[in-house]
Amino acid sequence: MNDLHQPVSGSLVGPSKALYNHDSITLFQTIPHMSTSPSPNKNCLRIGAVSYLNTKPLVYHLAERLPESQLFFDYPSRLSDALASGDLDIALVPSAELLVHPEWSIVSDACIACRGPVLSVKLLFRVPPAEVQTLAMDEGSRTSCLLAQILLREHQVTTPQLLTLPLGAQPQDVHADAVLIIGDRAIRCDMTEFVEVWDLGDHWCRSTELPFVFAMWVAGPGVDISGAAMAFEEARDEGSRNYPEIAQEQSVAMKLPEELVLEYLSKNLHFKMGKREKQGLDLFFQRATEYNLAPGALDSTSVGLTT
Ligand SMILES: C=C(O[C@@H]1C=C(C(=O)O)C=C[C@H]1O)C(=O)O
Repeated sequence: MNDLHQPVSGSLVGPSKALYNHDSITLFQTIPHMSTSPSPNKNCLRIGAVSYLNTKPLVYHLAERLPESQLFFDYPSRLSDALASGDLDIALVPSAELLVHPEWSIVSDACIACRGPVLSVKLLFRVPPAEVQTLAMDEGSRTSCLLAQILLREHQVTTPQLLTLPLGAQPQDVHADAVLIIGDRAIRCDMTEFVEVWDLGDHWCRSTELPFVFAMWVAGPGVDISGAAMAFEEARDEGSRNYPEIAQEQSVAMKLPEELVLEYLSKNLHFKMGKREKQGLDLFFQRATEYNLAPGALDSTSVGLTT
């Protein structure tokens, strides 16, 4: 979190501008580093959200519901690091990070999940899956990195050498047998060169018959979350009632077909953590632990998922 950007009051650059144009919240392009930019108000919650299309319904008018907050947008892995370092109070973090940070608590049932093909998490193969020896993984991801390794393991791939697909790079830029790519650039990526493509949401849901949870709102230790949980749920519910408006706006901003954006938000993605989602998350943690890909043995009870 070294690159400090000055606050952009009441507006955001690029695609998100119209949805977040609200005076009651201070919006940053990226997360400030606490040592150089302390929060101006100690009671002000610093909230980090994912900067992809998948998060638009979750932050729909969130600013109006949390007027004393600052909202930052960044890549999932960077949000997790910022929550860990105390630069954020609450963030929409990759679910896999709960395995590393048992001190964090889930603050809402609003999440990013899927019950089938997700469209924006792709594993691209230059060789047949069983022959993969090198895997380049999206630098913005944590959950899908773990998921890709789990699914490869289940296809008899033994411990590929792990490489990084940098945030600014395209799959074509890296020399690896397989490339994991997530988020907006996965929706648009050119797949012509690859011999096989897996939609990881589809793979997980087919093989387990359970949904998959990619990310959720999580608070750091000691953060007073009173009021925030309800705000996240209300924002999600209102966002879910307004997919057509969000799709119209984002299709223009992102230069993507409106039907594709609408289908992505309303069909591919699910934004509520129900019983089945919790079971899916529990199984994900179990598999990661069983395959020695996770640092500790956690289950959904120990991360506060069981209702
Ligand atoms: C479905 C997605 O969900 C995401 C995937 C994440 C990950 O792999 O760590 C984290 C947050 C979400 O943005 C996506 O980004 O395409």
